[in-house]
Amino acid sequence: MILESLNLEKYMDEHMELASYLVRVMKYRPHMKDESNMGLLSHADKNILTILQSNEVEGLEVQNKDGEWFEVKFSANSCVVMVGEAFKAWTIRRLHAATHRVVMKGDKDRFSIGLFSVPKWNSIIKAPEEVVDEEHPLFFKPFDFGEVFKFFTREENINDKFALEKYCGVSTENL
Ligand SMILES: O=C(O)CCC(=O)C(=O)O
Ligand SMILES: [Fe+2]
Repeated sequence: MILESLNLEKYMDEHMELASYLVRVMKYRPHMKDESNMGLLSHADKNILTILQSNEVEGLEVQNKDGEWFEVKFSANSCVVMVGEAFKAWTIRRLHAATHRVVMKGDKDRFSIGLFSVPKWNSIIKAPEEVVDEEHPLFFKPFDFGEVFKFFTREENINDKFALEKYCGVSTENL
């Protein structure tokens, strides 16, 4: 659906070939007195796409471009879809990898399940020529996802919002 909306459906097979999948179930317990209520620190996913669902306990928050946080309302018959940094790079930032976090507020456990599509370890992420135009000039040099992942997990980069830009950004303008 996303590729269709970008007129890039011809890359579907390439995309399927590139992606591997990971399912993760997460449990967040209520925070104790004198303990931070941060269930998951703010981050943007590094993968292609993440599809999330949770039990009735809210907690996921997404940050907008002005830095404000919004609570995400899950409903039983819908999922939340997050764009990851690899997809952001592949679309030259036509898609935004939103910063998000989990904040625990009540006294109930929160459970969530995520399906993560992740580029295979040594796959090369390179924006297709169709996404390059005047408004979206080449912003990231092609990169090896495995190498970038190692770079992301270095201590000095782990909390750096612009780690990908630092690793393979053509320019640091308009971050
Ligand atoms: O539990 C959630 O709702 C979010 C999980 C998440 O952001 C992640 O695993 O990257
Ligand atoms: Fe996430």
